Amino acid sequence: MEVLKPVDLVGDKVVWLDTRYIPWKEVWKETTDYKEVARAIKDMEVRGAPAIGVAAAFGMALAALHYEGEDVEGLLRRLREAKEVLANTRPTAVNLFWALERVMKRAEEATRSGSAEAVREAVVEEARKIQQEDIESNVKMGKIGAKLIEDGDVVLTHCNTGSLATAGYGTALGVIRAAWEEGKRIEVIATETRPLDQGARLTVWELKRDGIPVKLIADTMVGYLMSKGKVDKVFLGADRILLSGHFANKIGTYQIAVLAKHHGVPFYVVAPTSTVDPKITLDELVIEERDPDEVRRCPYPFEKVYVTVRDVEVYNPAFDVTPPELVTAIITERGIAYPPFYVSLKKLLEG
Ligand SMILES: CSC[C@@H](O)[C@@H](O)C(=O)COP(=O)(O)O
Repeated sequence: MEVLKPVDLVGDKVVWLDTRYIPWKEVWKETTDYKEVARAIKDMEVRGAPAIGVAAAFGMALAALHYEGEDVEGLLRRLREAKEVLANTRPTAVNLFWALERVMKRAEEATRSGSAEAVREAVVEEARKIQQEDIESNVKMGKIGAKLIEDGDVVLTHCNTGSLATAGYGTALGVIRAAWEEGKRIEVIATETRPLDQGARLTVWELKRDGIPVKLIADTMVGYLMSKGKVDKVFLGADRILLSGHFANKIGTYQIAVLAKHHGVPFYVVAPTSTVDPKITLDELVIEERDPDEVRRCPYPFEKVYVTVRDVEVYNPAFDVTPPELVTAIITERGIAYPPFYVSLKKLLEG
């Protein structure tokens, strides 16, 4: 099974796959400038909660590696500037902020050595560690979650949670991949995920490459298929999970959860513990609003084609929030959390 690293640090450059072109072509880009990494996150060339965390960490590595000077204070100032620019890209997925905090903390600790070189090394090492941990937690979640999938299951997934959303194997797609590798004959139903079609473009592309049977549906078809008994389980990802069990994920998740509850379909969330945010409450959760033209037009690279009247007013929230009573369980690399989530998630975070 081929696993892509959608973003990587190669020498003194960040290299990434521009996912906006998938499935039409594989366009790889590179830069030595952390501001360009921030732009790539904002424009969703690199996307998916864990992947933008890794990209942000590598952005910090670029800021350190390309700081010309040997004064530790100057380097720290540059890192703080970079952190600000990288944080100001997308507000909802917590992994981004979690990764930036981690790298900054490590840089501050390394200043004790008094050498800029030691700070640079520490920043690069921490960023690589974040990537490596993400790859490892994908594999662990896959093994843990695959136990919940039975031979013959039809699994519905939403958005993209695979190699193009993480540092490697995938979160929900990692579970699906692991079940398939264990020999379970499963079938996946992928929602197209309007307006940017991450399901139709990215998830279908990844599953086809792996030879895992997949059927694509429009987002409007979920209720009908569930009412006909065509979906056995739902597995999808998360961008931020609160201790209450409320979680933000790609727009459309909430309606799938309501339908799953109504039809008695188990609904599983798969995310690393870095996606759990113990610090904020529901009122503080920021849902990203994106360019209205994303709804009026086709996704990139066909963005010149409008599907509606050009000046129609639109809503374009990129995420929605699903309440805990609709969630069967949350699968993390440290184990499975069952309701009540404020107890089970807390335990996993402490462990
Ligand atoms: C594995 S990340 C969580 C996903 O389910 C999904 O919401 C996501 O990838 C975020 O989408 P994005 O394409 O970055 O807007």
